[in-house]
Amino acid sequence: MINTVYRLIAPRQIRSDFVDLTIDEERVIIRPTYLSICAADQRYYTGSRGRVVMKQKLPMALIHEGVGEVVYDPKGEYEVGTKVVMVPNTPMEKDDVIKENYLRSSRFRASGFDGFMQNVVSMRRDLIIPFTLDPEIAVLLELTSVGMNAVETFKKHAHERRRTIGVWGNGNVGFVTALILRKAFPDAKLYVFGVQERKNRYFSFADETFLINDIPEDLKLDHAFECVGGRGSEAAINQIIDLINPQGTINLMGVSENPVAINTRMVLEKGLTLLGNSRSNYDDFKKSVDFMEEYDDVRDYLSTIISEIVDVKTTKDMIKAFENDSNNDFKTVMKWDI
Ligand SMILES: NC(=O)C1=CN([C@@H]2O[C@H](COP(=O)(O)OP(=O)(O)OC[C@H]3O[C@@H](n4cnc5c(N)ncnc54)[C@H](OP(=O)(O)O)[C@@H]3O)[C@@H](O)[C@H]2O)C=CC1
Ligand SMILES: O=C(CO)[C@H](O)[C@H](O)COP(=O)(O)O
Ligand SMILES: [Zn+2]
Repeated sequence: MINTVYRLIAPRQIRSDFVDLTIDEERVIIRPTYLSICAADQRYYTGSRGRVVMKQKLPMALIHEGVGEVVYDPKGEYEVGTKVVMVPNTPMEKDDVIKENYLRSSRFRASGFDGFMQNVVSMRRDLIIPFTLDPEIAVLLELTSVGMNAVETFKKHAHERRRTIGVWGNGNVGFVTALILRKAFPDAKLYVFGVQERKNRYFSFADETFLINDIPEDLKLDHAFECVGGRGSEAAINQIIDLINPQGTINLMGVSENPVAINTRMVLEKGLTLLGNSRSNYDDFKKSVDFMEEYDDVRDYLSTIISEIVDVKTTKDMIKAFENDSNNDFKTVMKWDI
């Protein structure tokens, strides 16, 4: 069977390629229904990854955040029409100690191989999870799973005093991470730090929000999450180092193109722990499905960060979604009508 894959071939250029679809007993064929754009996709789309990386990775279909419906299961385990979320991290080996999303051998959709911008996607059966949620919200499962991965790591590694937790970055990653923290630590004081008051207002579930240039002098934190990335990372991490209490953990989540200069002298003096957090695995997705299915208010809050839904029928619509995304405060979702 022939499939159509919509690949980025150069910055802002998408081409439809016809490719053979892999069908075997261990795969299920999924028709994507909703896809959302991540900052990582935008970096490829605009070419900001730099010439060498772009040369190595393109042509490649973008998008690693997606839900869809089963169109064909050779084993008949899933009924046609079953709604599923697709896990983009693709492990190639088993390891009893190291989590799949950190194994160097794992492959990741829309980073190492084609993402979900396809007519149908041939998914390994161990990388799909059925859900009963509204797919318009469920499309945020990958983003949620990334927050879940980070919060689970935090629970394992951070010391037990968790009275005040700060989240730097009032965008998508900051939002889901803060929301998960709110439910996991209802008694903690949860503070969010951003640049624009307009975006801070979305975080109504936090105890307080602050602008980074207007923080009370006596404010201190037990632990913090950095959800900024890019050029803002450096200022955010150093501000956290200044405000955090001794032996706190700094949970790094933002992706930066360039090395970040941080105040290691104070990391040493305060005995801080810096924890790296990237991507997520099947278990994080499963926990995210349960999290969204359990809490009505979580679904309501998540719906507020969908800035725009673009109906996508042509490659022109795909371009429109990516272009609009750069002006949207939060998520741009593509209703995949191809
Ligand atoms: N670790 C992982 O697995 C994942 C990492 N990421 C990465 O996380 C980062 C954030 O992604 P996303 O939330 O989608 O991006 P957003 O742009 O939505 O969020 C970043 C936010 O940080 C704010 N900001 C900028 N500078 C500072 C600062 N010094 N202190 C506090 N806040 C600041 C920005 O404000 P303003 O808009 O006003 O500039 C913006 O609201 C990206 O680098 C992305 O690639 C994304 C997904 C998964
Ligand atoms: O968004 C992400 C996960 O949700 C990661 O940031 C993304 O995987 C980074 O990929 P790349 O190395 O290709 O920028
Ligand atoms: Zn992402």
